[in-house]
Amino acid sequence: MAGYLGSGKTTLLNHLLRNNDGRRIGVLVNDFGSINIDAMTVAGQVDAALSLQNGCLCCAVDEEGVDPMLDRLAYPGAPVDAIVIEASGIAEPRQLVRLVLSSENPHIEFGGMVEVVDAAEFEATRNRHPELDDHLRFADLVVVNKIDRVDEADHRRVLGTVREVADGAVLEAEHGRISAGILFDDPEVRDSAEAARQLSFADLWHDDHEHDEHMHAAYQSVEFTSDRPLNPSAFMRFLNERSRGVYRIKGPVDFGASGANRRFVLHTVGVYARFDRSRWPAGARRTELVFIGTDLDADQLTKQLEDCVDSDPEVVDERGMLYVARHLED
Ligand SMILES: Nc1nc2c(ncn2[C@@H]2O[C@H](COP(=O)(O)OP(=O)(O)OP(=O)(O)O)[C@@H](O)[C@H]2O)c(=O)[nH]1
Repeated sequence: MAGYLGSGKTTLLNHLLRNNDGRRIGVLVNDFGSINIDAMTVAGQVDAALSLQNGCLCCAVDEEGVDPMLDRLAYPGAPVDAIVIEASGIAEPRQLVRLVLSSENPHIEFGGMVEVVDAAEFEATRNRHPELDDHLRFADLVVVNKIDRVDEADHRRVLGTVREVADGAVLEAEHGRISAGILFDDPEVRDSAEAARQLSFADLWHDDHEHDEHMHAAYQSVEFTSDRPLNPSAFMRFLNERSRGVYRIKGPVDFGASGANRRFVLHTVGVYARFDRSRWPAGARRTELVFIGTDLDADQLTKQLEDCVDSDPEVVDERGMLYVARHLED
C-alpha cells in the first residue's frame, strides 16, 4: 500500500485490521514515524507482537528488509492469512512490488498494489508530484479517500481524473472504509481456540471510530463456471483485454486437450497474471473463476467468457498454450 503523506494509509490499515472478518492480517511498515497502529504494538517489537498470536505483527523495516520479514511472517501454519506492507509517503511503489514478486518464499502470493489518494489534496499533490500519475497507473487498486472533504463538483472531477489516469480498479472511501473482501481471500475456517484468540485481538483493539458495515465501499464479485473446456487463445485474448475494474481473478481453468487435460489455476491481480499447473481432483474438472472488482458488468463478463468456450476442444491449440506458458509458475 502506498500513497502520499497524510492520504490515509494508516487509517485504511487500521480499518482493515478492525474489520478483518476473521482474516489474520500481518503488517509491515517501513516508516514507523507515521504509523500508530496501536499502543499494544510498540514500534519495532516484532517479537512482542508475535507473542500475541492474534494477527497483528508490526515491525519496522526498510525496503531491503522486506524479504526476511516476509519469511518471518509467511510459513506453513503461520499466524497470518495476509500481509499488508505500508510504504512511507516517499517510497517507490514499483520497487516494493518488485521485492514482493521476487520473494522466493513459496507461501507468498502477490495480492496487489493499493494506492491511497486524498481527494481533497489530489490536485495540489499532483502538481507538486507529477509522478503521482505513474503511481496511479501502476496501482492495481486506487482508493480515493477523504471523499467527505470534497463537495460534489470536486468529487466528480477528482474521480473522473483518477479513473482516466489509473489502469486498475478505483474505489472511493471515507476514513479508509473499504471492504477487506476486495483485497483478501476469504478467511480459512479455524478451530474455536484460534477464533477465540482472534476475538481477544479485537478486544485489545482501541477502536475510536464507530464501526459501520454500511460505510464500507462496495466491490462486486462475479462467478463463471463451465463444464466445457475454454480455448487458450480466446481466453488469453480475454485476459489481455479484461475490464480495468477487474481487480482479481482466481480459480481453475480447463483448457481441454490443449492443456494436456491439466488443471490451470489462474491468479491475477491488476495486470499481473499467473497460472499454477496441477492435476484435476476426480470428478471436479471444470472451469470455475471468480472475478472481484469495481464497476463490473456481470452480463458482459459472462458473455465474453462464454465466447471463450472451445468449439473443438480435441484440437490442440499450441499457439494459445504458448501464451499461457508465459504466465506459468516455474
Ligand atoms: N476527513 C477525513 N479525514 C481523514 C480521512 N482519512 C484519514 N483522515 C485523517 O487524515 C489524517 C492522515 O491520515 P493517515 O491515515 O495518518 O494518513 P497516512 O497516509 O498514513 O499518513 P503518512 O503516514 O503521514 O503518510 C489523519 O488525521 C486521519 O484521521 C477521511 O476519509 N476523511
